[in-house]
Amino acid sequence: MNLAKFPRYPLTFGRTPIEKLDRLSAHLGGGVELYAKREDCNSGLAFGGNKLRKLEYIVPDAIASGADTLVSIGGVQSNHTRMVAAVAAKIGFKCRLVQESWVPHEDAVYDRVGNIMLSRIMGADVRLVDDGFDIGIRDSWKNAIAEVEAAGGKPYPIPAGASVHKFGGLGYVGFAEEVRAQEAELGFKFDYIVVCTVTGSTHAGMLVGFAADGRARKVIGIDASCTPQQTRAQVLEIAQRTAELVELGQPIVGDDVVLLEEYAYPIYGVPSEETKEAIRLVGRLEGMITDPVYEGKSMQGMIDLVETGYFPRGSKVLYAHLGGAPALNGYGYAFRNG
Ligand SMILES: Cc1ncc(COP(=O)(O)O)c(CNC2(C(=O)O)CC2)c1O
Repeated sequence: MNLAKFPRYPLTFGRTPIEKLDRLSAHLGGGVELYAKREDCNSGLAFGGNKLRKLEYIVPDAIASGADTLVSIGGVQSNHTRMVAAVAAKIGFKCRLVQESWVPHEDAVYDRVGNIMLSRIMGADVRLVDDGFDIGIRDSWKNAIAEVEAAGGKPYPIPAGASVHKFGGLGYVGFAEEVRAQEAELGFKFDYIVVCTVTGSTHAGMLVGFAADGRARKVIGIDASCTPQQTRAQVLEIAQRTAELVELGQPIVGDDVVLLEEYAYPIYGVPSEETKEAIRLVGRLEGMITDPVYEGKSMQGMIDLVETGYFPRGSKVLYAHLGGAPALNGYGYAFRNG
């Protein structure tokens, strides 16, 4: 596997720490050892998160293209678009963001706080569009690219979550290589890696990276899109393309995509009572903050998998914490009673 041939523009502090979740592990009976890899603490760029690891392999292409404006898309409380805004600020690009109406919300301030507020503060040209959730390529995004060009700008398109971008999977191939180096220092290997999956290139990159040592199917994706068929297909497509790029040397097949659908309910972006309970539990036991859209659902999934015996006794499980906390500011009503 050859990731080193791709240029990487540093946007993160380097290796992210792996911490043992002793109190959560004990609370769940102690039969499974839970750890967290803190991608949520990976950078000084606007509270960080998983998209920065992906953008490190996309920024060199953006700069080489001669573009001057990053154009991307997400929901109103998208973490991805907030990170694109931060990267644009850092590399001296303009930024045009399409924020679609992906989530029915209870909070009157939902479109004025958290991620969208940060993107505005960082100078992005933020446009609200009344189209619903879909992880695919959107007309609103294509229109924004055309409008930037018509106004004399040179757009660089970054799709939702930077996932179906040609280099979208590379960052998380690097994640797997980083985990292997940390395992060598820890003196053991993780039996499972738990990850939240929506647009798919985080999961896809990990799947390719861990396929190198036979662990592709140990990457347990917790779907948070609530459109699992579309997400599953997108993960497979990205993984197969990424495997080619890095010369993995073995095929990626459909069964390599382990995507659990049971925790995404009721719909994308809306936390269930069980999701809110998982957020409270890990907050109160570990002081670790997870969000109601993404990590709260993957945390709910991991807790349920421990409680239902999915992981054999003695398993070591690595939870990938991918960020997302700023969006909590748009969910104050959900936690009005704590
Ligand atoms: C905190 C957090 N955790 C997991 C994910 C899922 O990652 P993928 O999209 O690579 O599957 C996101 C994505 N967020 C999107 C966004 O617009 O913010 C791309 C959907 C995330 O932000």
